[in-house]
Amino acid sequence: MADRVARLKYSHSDPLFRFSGLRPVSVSNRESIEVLLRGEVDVSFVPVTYASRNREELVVIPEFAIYSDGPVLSARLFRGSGSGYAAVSDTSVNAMALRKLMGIEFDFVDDPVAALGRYGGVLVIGDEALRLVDADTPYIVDVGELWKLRVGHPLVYAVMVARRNVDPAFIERVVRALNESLDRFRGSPGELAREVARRINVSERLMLEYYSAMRYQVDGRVMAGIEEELRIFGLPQLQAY
Ligand SMILES: C=C(O[C@@H]1C=C(C(=O)O)C=C[C@H]1O)C(=O)O
Repeated sequence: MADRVARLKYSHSDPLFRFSGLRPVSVSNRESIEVLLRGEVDVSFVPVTYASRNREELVVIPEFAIYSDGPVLSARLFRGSGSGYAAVSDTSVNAMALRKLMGIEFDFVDDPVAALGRYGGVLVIGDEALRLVDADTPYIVDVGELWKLRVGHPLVYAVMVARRNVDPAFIERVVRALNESLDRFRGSPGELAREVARRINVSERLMLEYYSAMRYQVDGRVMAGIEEELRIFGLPQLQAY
């Protein structure tokens, strides 16, 4: 049986969960908020945008988040051969960031590779973006890199949240398990990089580079980054646990 915890299905979340001993349900960005609101899980990582829009229902656990402090690799606007811009339908944070920083609007598409033939730029996230990076697909911008350059803060993609009224002991157990997983991962990152590279079909070198770009530990600087990000997005601020 799964624990009452959800993880995002993308490989950025493997270091957090792979050695945690938890049995999370694996969900897309859009599903992550739905399973929480329906009460199917008590704790999850959810995109900052959804956490803000549903802040009355949730508390933020300021221990972990999923963010980059520079190039992220897995969120890029790839160069297409048509005109206008498209984005994959599971992005809201990266699409909002590019809307605000570049002043562009997106059509949402389900097949980004086909969209490269019709649009001038296609925003792709997650493992699909990593496969395009691995194939040296030309790109216009890396969203994490542009954000760092223009805003100067880390770009926070997802935050860890719990439903209100969840037993604090459960939250503590999950935090401990994620810390253990990260510790074990950091002891030998190559081991997980190799495993995930094989699973998603990219080079081990790219996976190692990716895992040195992704950050998880939250500190005051990251909290300040979230505040600034939500201000730029025009969304309400979060409440910490
Ligand atoms: C950087 C990434 O983070 C994801 C991208 C998000 C978005 O664009 O809305 C939200 C949360 C993360 O799962 C990625 O998957 O590439």
